[in-house]
Amino acid sequence: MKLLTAAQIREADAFTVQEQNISSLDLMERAAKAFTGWFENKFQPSEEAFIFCGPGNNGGDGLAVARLLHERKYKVQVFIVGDTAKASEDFKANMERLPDEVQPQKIEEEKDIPELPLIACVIDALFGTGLSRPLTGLYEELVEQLNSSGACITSIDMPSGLYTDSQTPEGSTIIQADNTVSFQLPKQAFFLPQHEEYVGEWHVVPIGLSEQFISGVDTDMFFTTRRDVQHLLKRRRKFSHKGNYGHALMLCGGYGKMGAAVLAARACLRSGVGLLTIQVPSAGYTVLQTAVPEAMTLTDPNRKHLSDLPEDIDKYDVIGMGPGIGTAPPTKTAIGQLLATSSHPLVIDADAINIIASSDRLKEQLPKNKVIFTPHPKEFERLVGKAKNDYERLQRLREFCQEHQCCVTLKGSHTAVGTPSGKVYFNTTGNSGMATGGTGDVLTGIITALVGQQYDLEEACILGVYVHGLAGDLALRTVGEIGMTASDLIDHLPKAFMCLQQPMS
Ligand SMILES: NC(=O)C1=CN([C@@H]2O[C@H](COP(=O)(O)OP(=O)(O)OC[C@H]3O[C@@H](n4cnc5c(N)ncnc54)[C@H](OP(=O)(O)O)[C@@H]3O)[C@@H](O)[C@H]2O)[C@@H](O)CC1
Ligand SMILES: Nc1ncnc2c1ncn2[C@@H]1O[C@H](COP(=O)(O)OP(=O)(O)O)[C@@H](O)[C@H]1O
Ligand SMILES: [K+]
Repeated sequence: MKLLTAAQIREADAFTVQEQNISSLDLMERAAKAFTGWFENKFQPSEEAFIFCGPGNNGGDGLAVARLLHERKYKVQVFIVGDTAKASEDFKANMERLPDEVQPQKIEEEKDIPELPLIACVIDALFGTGLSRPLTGLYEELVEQLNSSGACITSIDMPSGLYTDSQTPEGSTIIQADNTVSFQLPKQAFFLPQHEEYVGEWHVVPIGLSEQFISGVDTDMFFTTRRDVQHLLKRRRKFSHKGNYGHALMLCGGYGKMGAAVLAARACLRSGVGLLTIQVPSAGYTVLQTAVPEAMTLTDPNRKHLSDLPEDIDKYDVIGMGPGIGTAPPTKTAIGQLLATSSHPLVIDADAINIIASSDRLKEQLPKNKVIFTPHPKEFERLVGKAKNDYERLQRLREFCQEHQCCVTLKGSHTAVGTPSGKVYFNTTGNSGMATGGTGDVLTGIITALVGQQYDLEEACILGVYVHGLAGDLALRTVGEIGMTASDLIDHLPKAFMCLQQPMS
């Protein structure tokens, strides 16, 4: 699904109004109804709502929500900040529509800011996608007071003060919402870790924006939904055999880190690969043969670390490498040799990334349209340098993928998949139970298996990252967040693939 910029959202609103022959006030009413529906599911009428409205259409939403909540027997108090003489037409119309029982109070100076009860329910309708500069003056003061009030804050469309699709200037004051209820589509800002404390949990409510507009609009930012990945899944043919699903080679493991090889290998086998050969330092032979009997095990001449490549390397369909391998000089040499000679698709993780990051020569040798990198943010920083903020990091992601014609899964809560054409796909599955050692090794195994089965690099990343997070979400139901381990993800992979095979209701 596409992510739109603030400007594109404005165009989508205007297009929808034309296409559906409705007024912008009707669209605002839809938005307010959608928000109210979400709110009713979350909060009881016994909880008094304090609604803070700015001068634009976001404030207009707030006024309409106040009326709808009042009709549904919620107690509401409405506060208006800003010059209402200059307010939008739809804001004014919604002021008119307010019932007599709901009389808004104006906040014109600091002393007008109300003192909230200890447990208050705040609706933030100050600014949405129309924010054009950082908050100052009374707005800033109000937001600071709301943030420190301990109230449960729900933002309409955007946390006020946060830019929708670009870096908010440093030091700006921004609402720290517990929940953000966004219209039709999530906003780009929601996917960036630096915004966690402002956005809180985000939710999307439909408001019937034009499908035609959204499908035609040009964007290079996407978020992945089940609908997007489900159709990617390849069917297994009745008369197929193991030779049809790829033979993967994995170069993983090291002394004290043989578990990384076990996890990657088991995840690879649970992701549909036909055959798996894994090469480990010789100390790992018994471990691998015992823990992963389905895999064929080759041993490196070195006992403790990778130092050599298998002789018949050409026979494999994909090579996954990195988990647990360390950065010893012979390992660096072996990785260099692989990059220089291999014509395989390569899935490069962990220390294999660190090795390449440390050498400009190796970076130059990267074969085009053959490589997937799966870094966590620190590994990514080693590869491309330090970024000032998340937007700069995303820009580096796109540039790196374009320059090297490769894919990168920049891992995190919403893993961002960068592609050779400069597109970015944010993942939407997964949970913080996955923030535990070894889960990245599992992802390497999954993506290696998918590339082995002839998914193209971009598809393998998008699908692999999605199914990895889905396995985490399924594990959450049985083991919870705290007790979750990387092995739990592997155990839930079959169920995750089965979920994707089921038609959507
Ligand atoms: N369009 C539609 O049909 C629909 C829109 N919808 C809703 O509208 C929201 C977008 O509304 P919007 O475009 O009116 O922008 P909004 O976020 O209210 O702020 C703009 C106002 O604030 C002002 N302003 C900006 N920055 C400022 C600052 N730092 N400090 C002070 N003032 C500042 C700016 O005036 P300026 O001073 O810049 O001229 C302007 O007055 C969207 O998020 C959704 O909630 C839904 O109802 C669905 C239908
Ligand atoms: N808070 C989170 N929410 C969702 N996914 C997460 C979260 N934290 C970590 N993950 C996922 O877990 C994996 C961790 O990978 P990585 O840091 O490489 O771990 P390791 O090196 O221990 O295997 C990544 O796929 C990441 O997206
Ligand atoms: K808001």
